[in-house]
Amino acid sequence: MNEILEALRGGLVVSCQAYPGEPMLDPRTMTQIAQAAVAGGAVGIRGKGLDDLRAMHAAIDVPVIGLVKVGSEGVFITPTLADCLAVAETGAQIVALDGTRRPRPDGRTLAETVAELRAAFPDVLVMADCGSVADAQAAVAAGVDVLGTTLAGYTGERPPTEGPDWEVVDQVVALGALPVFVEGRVHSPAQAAEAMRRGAFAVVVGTAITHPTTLTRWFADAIAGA
Ligand SMILES: CC(=O)N[C@H](C=O)[C@@H](O)[C@H](O)[C@H](O)COP(=O)(O)O
Repeated sequence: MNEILEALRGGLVVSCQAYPGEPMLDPRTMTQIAQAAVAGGAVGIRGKGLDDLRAMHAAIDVPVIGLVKVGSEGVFITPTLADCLAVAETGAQIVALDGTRRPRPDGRTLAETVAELRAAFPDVLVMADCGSVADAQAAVAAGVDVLGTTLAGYTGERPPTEGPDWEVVDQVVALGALPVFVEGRVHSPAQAAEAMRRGAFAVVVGTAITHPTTLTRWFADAIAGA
């Protein structure tokens, strides 16, 4: 198997992302968070935005899964071929893109996007962020390298679950087609371990490790409701 994937097998990938208007939206800050995650045992980092990805690539030795977000509705994770090429240009070893069956804003199919990205960056791996098993099946046919459950609960196809969408996890793992990265609302070490037991190749955790505003709100709400 590809050496980048081997480095991620059975491990924890930490997603380090801040959003517009947030105090931590700064490449240096996100890179430091990523370095702290690696020190704690992360075998890979998932990052967003070209500036963050360039800074992470320069400072971090583990594989980086890169993406850009364009808006927050519809197809917004690395939506176009141009976005994919820009992410690959930063040195990210894996490009994460929208892996749903929805029409893409540049009119290309997922298969065309993957093929053109590969033609330009033969060594880059492609992670399809899927919202359902039907998305995952289509993404396999489109030639991606990795399936993510990232968008389960975010595309309207399925209701958002409280924690990970285990039904989608089980269905995508059962395809037996490609490595499955379980991502999306993994909020505890127990859930991360459960993902591995259910056949994940790797687990991606974001909010529960790297988004202090949400973590603080969890505690503040619990105290307010006590
Ligand atoms: C749906 C969407 O936009 N997901 C994004 C994808 O990169 C991020 O906002 C998430 O933080 C990431 O997927 C990790 O998930 P969680 O933060 O739930 O551990």
